[in-house]
Amino acid sequence: MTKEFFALPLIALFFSGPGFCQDVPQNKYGLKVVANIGLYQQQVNNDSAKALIEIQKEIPNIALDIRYASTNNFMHEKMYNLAKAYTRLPVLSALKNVQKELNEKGLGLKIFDAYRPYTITVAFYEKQKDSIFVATPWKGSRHNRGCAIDLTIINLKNGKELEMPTPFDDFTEKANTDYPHLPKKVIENRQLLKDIMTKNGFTAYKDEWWHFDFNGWKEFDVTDISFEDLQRLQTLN
Ligand SMILES: C[C@@H](N)C(=O)N[C@H](C)C(=O)O
Ligand SMILES: [Zn+2]
Repeated sequence: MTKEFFALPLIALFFSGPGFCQDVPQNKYGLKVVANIGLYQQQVNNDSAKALIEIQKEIPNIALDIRYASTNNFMHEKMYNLAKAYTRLPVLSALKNVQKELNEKGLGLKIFDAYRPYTITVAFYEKQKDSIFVATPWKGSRHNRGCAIDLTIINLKNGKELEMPTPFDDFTEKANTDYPHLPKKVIENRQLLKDIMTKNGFTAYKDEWWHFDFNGWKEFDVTDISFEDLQRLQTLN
């Protein structure tokens, strides 16, 4: 076990005492980023909605294909060490409702990405340099706030994805939510995803059929805590 493993509980404890209130520091772009575990833990202690929760622990039948934990992504590089999906507590509740509704139809969700540490967004932008398909380092992504989800729908009988306009992270106009030149069934599938997500508190991102922002995202800071640290905190709590 590493020194960091032993240091983490102490750091978390030190910053999380009652009434302890630290400002969120700004980075070189003037963006407020929660980049230390103590500050994150303090925010969670003050408001449990801020907790980043592992989605599969709470929705066990949700499917995951965490592309950035593999090389099967637009970076062609493994960006995460753990194939996990974390999100904030109210986002998790909304997803539970979506999954319940889909399950009643013999369908379910498959997640490609959820909370994404800010450092990863910066790396994406350095490669892609495109503010439509990738968030900029000066704004950060709603994924960094634990409030965006990239996902699709699967058929529970065979685990297969419903046919959608493009594969995940196809950065072309075909990914637009209103791209019209598609078979009727594909348009219906895209509409089903959009309808069920919007009904449950999300807004569709018009350039990417798979991306949805939780409507309360402004309440949550851009965060840069690694999955490994979230996992360690989980074992402490
Ligand atoms: C990179 C892609 N999956 C994505 O999430 N894009 C949006 C715009 C983002 O980076 O927030
Ligand atoms: Zn996304």
